[in-house]
Amino acid sequence: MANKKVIDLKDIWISYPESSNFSMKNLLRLRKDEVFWAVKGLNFEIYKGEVLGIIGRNGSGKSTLLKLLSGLILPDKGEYKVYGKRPVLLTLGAGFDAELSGIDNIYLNALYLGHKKKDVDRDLKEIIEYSELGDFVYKPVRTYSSGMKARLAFSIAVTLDPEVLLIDEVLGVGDQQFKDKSKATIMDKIQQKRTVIMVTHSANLVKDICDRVVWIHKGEQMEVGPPEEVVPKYLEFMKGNKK
Ligand SMILES: Nc1ncnc2c1ncn2[C@@H]1O[C@H](COP(=O)(O)OP(=O)(O)OP(=O)(O)O)[C@@H](O)[C@H]1O
Repeated sequence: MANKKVIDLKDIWISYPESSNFSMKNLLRLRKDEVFWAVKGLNFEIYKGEVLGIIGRNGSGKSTLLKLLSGLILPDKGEYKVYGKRPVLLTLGAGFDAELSGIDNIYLNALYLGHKKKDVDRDLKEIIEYSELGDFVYKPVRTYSSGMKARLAFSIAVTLDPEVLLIDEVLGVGDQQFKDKSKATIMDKIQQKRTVIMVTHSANLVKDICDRVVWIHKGEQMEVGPPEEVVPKYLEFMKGNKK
């Protein structure tokens, strides 16, 4: 691919402290290994304008990888480079302050994402309209349902138009009508040749919209390549690996 590289991962390893992983299976394993490695040696690049899918069974390390890509965590080992602006996780809303109103949180999140106040002033109406929160935007975020919070986070991220979009099963945000709208918006971004990195369990979605796929299993990189090569191998593997 002749395109510009926007992200580079070289031999990335990510662990969680043993005390924070309470499952019995992991505790038994941790006694031997001391730390739990959620991501073990990922190596791939992401290019401008491509749609990259990340697939893998539950617990394979996909969300951990997204946390790294969005700058929430650092790798324990390896080299992670972003060329240009930091990627933005669409459904995050991690920076919401529950006591502040939706509007105040729009400013808070947008500034955190590196936008200027005057840009938010300009886009505020659009963000509010997109979120469909109505008068709730004046109320504290603690009064919102989880779907409403997700809608607000999605609206902020999508309206402010980041260079690299990170999507964590986003098509599950809100009710059916909002799901359809968010899907249409993402398809629009894809048409505009934005870089999109998408975690999903849907092999069909990957086949339909991704240019390349990274398949992770138990933190390890199994395959990277075009969906027509990787997805059949993944599905075949899953048939024999139901656990
Ligand atoms: N905060 C944490 N502390 C300890 N272990 C964690 C933490 N978050 C995730 N893990 C463990 O790391 C591994 C990878 O988890 P991760 O959430 O990245 O997987 P995933 O592929 O996104 O799973 P899913 O498809 O179920 O969302 C799992 O074994 C999980 O139990």
